[in-house]
Amino acid sequence: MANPSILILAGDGIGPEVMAEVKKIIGWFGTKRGIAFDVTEDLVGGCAYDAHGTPLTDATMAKAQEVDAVLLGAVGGPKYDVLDFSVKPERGLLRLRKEMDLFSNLRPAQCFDALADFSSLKKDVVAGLDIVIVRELTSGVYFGEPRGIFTEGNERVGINTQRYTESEIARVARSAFELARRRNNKVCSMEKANVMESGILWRQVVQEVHDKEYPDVELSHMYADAGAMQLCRWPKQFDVIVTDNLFGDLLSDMAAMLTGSLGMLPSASLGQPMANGRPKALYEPVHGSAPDIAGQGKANPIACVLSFAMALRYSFDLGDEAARVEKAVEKVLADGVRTADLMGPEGGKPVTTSQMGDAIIAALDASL
Ligand SMILES: NC(=O)c1ccc[n+]([C@@H]2O[C@H](COP(=O)([O-])OP(=O)(O)OC[C@H]3O[C@@H](n4cnc5c(N)ncnc54)[C@H](O)[C@@H]3O)[C@@H](O)[C@H]2O)c1
Ligand SMILES: CC(C)[C@H](C(=O)O)[C@@H](O)C(=O)O
Ligand SMILES: [Mg+2]
Repeated sequence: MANPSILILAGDGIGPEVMAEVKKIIGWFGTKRGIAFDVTEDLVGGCAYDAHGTPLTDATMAKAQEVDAVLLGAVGGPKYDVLDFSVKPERGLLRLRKEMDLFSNLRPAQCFDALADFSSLKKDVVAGLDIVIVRELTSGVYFGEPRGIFTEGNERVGINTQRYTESEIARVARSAFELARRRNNKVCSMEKANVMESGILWRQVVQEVHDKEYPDVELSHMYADAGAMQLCRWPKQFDVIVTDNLFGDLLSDMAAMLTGSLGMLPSASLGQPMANGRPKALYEPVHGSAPDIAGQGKANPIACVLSFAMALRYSFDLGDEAARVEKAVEKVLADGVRTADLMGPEGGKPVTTSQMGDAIIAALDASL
């Protein structure tokens, strides 16, 4: 039987730097666990634009549709800010999400014990934190029409449209309820039903799906602004949060800081089941290309490594191996290994991206 297939799209900025550490771990699984993957690599984002004049070629898109999982680093950077919106690096990522129909984006925010002191919140607020934001990823204001910059009278107007259909809301709600059943049976849905019709529909549909199909799950609703406040005030009141594309983007960066750093938050973007029964999937850290630290060996690879752990769990049915990677990360943090983002100014000498990857490999070795 063929090995499971992975397409690596490392992208721009720190993307290739953090992905290099994941490649080491993929290699480790081949040599130490006898679990081999067929890995191919390609371009996305600014590097694809530089090579091909587009942030994602049709050929790369086709490959992404065929593999068992896509691993993505990050896209974008100031060099590309001047580009027309149609070819910006971020459009390559949005095309992947849309055409692979990856409607359910799981963004777990887990505070490792060793980092509870480091979080920007008080220790008792974050210690033991383990929540998941389920972000709708293929619709909403990111994709609604009309969009664009138009001229009205003698001035320009920028337009984006928040649009959700009932079925788009229902399917992401189902994925949140299913996840909740595997966790603590609790979902909080966040929107702005007080000021947006799309928010009113969101609340109604989430409630209907709940009442008809998941009455056993505890469901609450919150306005997203109040939700942001509650996420900082007492995040442990939540378990699964389901929300739309834009609110999910904002809330997940915020949740990252509860765990200590944006460099800690992984994600899995999941779609419909493929022929093998596993969901179509793309895995990527929540952070971006971090132009301010790119090329300096400072990036924290843990978000990317934990995204690969999510791939092991959701795409390859290797939950025990995923837990092995997560425990290895836990161990290196407990041992005090820190990249610069996990240290204050007085913190001592941080390790480099590559040293953090090596420490994780050593912890994996120790787990055998
Ligand atoms: N999924 C993606 O590819 C993705 C996600 C977010 C932003 N972006 C793009 O990235 C570019 C830069 O955006 P930004 O600066 O607003 O967000 P960013 O996430 O790249 O960086 C925000 C801050 O967090 C730090 N940071 C991020 N990841 C880190 C890591 N792994 N280790 C240590 N520090 C880390 C950065 O140094 C920076 O100070 C933009 O072009 C943006 O569109 C891409
Ligand atoms: C790069 C950008 C398209 C992306 C988003 O806004 O979805 C990023 O911020 C993210 O969180 O994945
Ligand atoms: Mg974001």
